[in-house]
Amino acid sequence: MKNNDFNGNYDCNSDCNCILEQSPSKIILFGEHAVVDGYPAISMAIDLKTHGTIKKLESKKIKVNLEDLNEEIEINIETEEEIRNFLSLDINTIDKNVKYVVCAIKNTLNYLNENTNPDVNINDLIVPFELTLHSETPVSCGLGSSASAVLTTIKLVSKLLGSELLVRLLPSEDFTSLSNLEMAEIAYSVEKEIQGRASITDTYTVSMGGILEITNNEYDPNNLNNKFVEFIKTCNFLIVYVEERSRKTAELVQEVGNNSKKDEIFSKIGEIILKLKTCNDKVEFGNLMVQNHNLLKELNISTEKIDQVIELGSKYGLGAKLTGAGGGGCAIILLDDDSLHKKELIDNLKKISVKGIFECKMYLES
Ligand SMILES: Nc1ncnc2c1ncn2[C@@H]1O[C@H](COP(=O)(O)OP(=O)(O)O)[C@@H](O)[C@H]1O
Ligand SMILES: C[C@@](O)(CCOP(=O)(O)O)CC(=O)O
Ligand SMILES: [Mg+2]
Repeated sequence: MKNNDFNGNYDCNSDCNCILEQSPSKIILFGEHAVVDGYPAISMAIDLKTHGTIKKLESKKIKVNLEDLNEEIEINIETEEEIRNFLSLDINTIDKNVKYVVCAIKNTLNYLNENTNPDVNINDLIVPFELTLHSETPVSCGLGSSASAVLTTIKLVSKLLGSELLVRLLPSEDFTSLSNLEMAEIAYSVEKEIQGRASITDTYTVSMGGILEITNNEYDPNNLNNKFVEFIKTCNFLIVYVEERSRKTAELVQEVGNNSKKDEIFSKIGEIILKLKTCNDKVEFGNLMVQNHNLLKELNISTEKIDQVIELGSKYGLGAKLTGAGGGGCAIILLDDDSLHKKELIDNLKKISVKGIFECKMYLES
């Protein structure tokens, strides 16, 4: 990534014929972990973005620059054998830091290969490229940085190959860019392949934007009634990056999956969401957030410092809960309309040295 205007808009130098893409992150308002077992979850895309560029290379390789992780990877695609080896790569054999983006490239190439005219030779389909990512979202803290990085990668790879196919191989009506639903599905295949246990919440929220309810691990835009969505849009959330996580999402989701109390706790979280969907009162909404948090505490995925933030959020705001897989990471606080309370809250959060405080807006796909 060459330069940026410090407004979250990243660009390459003018002489670079890059394709630029970006994706939001997300907060889970209610239902994390329970949603993996089919219970409902309510999530919202937020305007912390992962930016990416992609450009064609002359040399027969795929070059990946992950600026936030200070990682660079090169994949040779000189021969058909090297291409096929990459497309059939066992993702759990590579370094854990790069596996989400590498898996996103692999799964996108496989999807395009399976859904493009069979006459297209694989050596023609897989063009060499250099892909670079940079994110505004703190990595691995419960805001869906994995889903955001994966979606940006899928958008970049499919857009480059699409433009190439349009130019070289197929009449335009044969290849259209992937739909948000197709990209969400590919992204979910990545999180599932890496994590074993995963719901579609992060990947569909980041791909579709707005506010979603996921139930039975399915996305239905009609799940949420407009009145409830309009009410959530009146809510102001403070996102607090409390502390670095001790474990990755994959480990946390496995841990919860092995917890003997999970079914009883998930059922109670499901009851909270049933109450929530007829809620149009911020005090009640905040209380339900704390109830959801206390159930997540029983799953041993909160921490002492997160609980301190939840107390501050309840004292100076209307309620709070951890968001995402837990084990540290982020909490969300529902603010009241009193700016003095907000100032006191932020002053007290700074006193306990939280890692970051974000005031984000809901992100809507254009
Ligand atoms: N900006 C990024 N660039 C490259 N990979 C990323 C980026 N952000 C996240 N990732 C990948 O996602 C992993 C974190 O995913 P996860 O543990 O699910 O945390 P989160 O709660 O942020 O989704 C990182 O270890 C890395 O592999
Ligand atoms: C814990 C879970 O419900 C959300 C994980 O979110 P994140 O990766 O911590 O941002 C897992 C899932 O839904 O796949
Ligand atoms: Mg994740």
